[in-house]
Amino acid sequence: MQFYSTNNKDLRVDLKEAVIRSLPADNGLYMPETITPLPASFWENWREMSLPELGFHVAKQILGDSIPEDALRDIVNEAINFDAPVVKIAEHTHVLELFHGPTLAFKDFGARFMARTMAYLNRDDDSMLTVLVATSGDTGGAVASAFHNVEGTRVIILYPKGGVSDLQEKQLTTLGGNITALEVDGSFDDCQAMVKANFLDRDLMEKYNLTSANSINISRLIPQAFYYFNAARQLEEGKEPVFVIPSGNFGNLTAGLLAQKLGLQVRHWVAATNINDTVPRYLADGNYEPLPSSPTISNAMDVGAPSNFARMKDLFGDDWEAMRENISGLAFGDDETREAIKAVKANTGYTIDPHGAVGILAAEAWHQASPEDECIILETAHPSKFLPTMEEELGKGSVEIPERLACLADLPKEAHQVSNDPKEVQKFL
Ligand SMILES: N[C@@H](CCOP(=O)(O)O)C(=O)O
Repeated sequence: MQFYSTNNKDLRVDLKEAVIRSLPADNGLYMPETITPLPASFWENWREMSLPELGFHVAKQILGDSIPEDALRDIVNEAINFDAPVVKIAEHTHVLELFHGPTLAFKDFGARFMARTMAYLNRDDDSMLTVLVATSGDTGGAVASAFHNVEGTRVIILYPKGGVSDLQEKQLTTLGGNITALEVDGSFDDCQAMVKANFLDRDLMEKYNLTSANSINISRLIPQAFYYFNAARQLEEGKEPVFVIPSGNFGNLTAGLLAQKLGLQVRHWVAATNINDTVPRYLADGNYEPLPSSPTISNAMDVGAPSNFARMKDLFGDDWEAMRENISGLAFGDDETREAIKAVKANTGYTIDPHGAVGILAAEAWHQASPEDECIILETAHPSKFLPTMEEELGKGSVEIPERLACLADLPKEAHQVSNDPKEVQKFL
């Protein structure tokens, strides 16, 4: 399989270049040159497959022969060693729980698959790989966990000062070893711009063997496609889901679109954002005007310039009408989100985190016009990652903290304070 740049379809690179170099020099994003629907033999028994088996077929269909079957099977089996159940919380309303991995967020799918794919692609190369990653909350922890103590790699995580929850911060700043955290005096968009600026300096990229673990890297998106298949098959046969996706950088929604291109039947996509609503505004009027991000209680979605928008545009041939026929965008503020956390608990008994609560609001809005549709809301992270907000709304002790997160609470944070100048990163390379 070859990959092209969204800025130049004539530029073609192989999987190793696309994954290890992450970004084309023209500042586009890599996309697979073809995405062919899965064959009839897959659909005959996809409902009975284990999640890793399903993942293997999806990854194979996207990657072709870029990774031999045995190696690809091992990557998927080792990476996806946790479940993604769908929980029905009300009539026509389901929650896809993506927080059963080691860091309690959907990012574990992408980060664990990526770490193993990179190790495979780099197996004959003994130069140190430097992973740069910007996070607004969950990516950093997942990447730190996936690459911690992996020989031949070091990770530099940039996060906005005061822009992630306390426990998310502990996930990034307590592992030590090959993981370095930079606490940036700026927003997530600054962190993302700092990472990109260093990537676009090709000398630097080659000298330090830089790679990205954000969803600009195509290898992050492939395993995120797995759980759309896994969720859809948990509905009654013949029902096509409306996927409601709490969105920040739009990697999750883009992975869903890849799943659809592979033949998954989806009725509609709903992109749910907090007040950082660049994509809902674009869907409303066709003008793409990123604004500086504002802090919210659903901090992982505090993104002003979503990096995967370039891929979304590419998938719809830069046709705004076509995109809005398939994707609706809805944005909600913190007050409504807080009310939704309480209402979901009171009406269904389910504890939903602030990101999932934004999704619930969007699903409710969707149901106003189409009450019979089966909405599947992606619950992107475990509520305990946002403890203060959850306890403000549901009361102290209302959320159980899984041991793998609770054990970080008293560990000392180790982070370097830096300004939002991209050159700051170079001090740590
Ligand atoms: N929501 C993210 C921001 C980074 O997005 P990514 O999907 O491109 O890694 C986070 O939690 O850090």
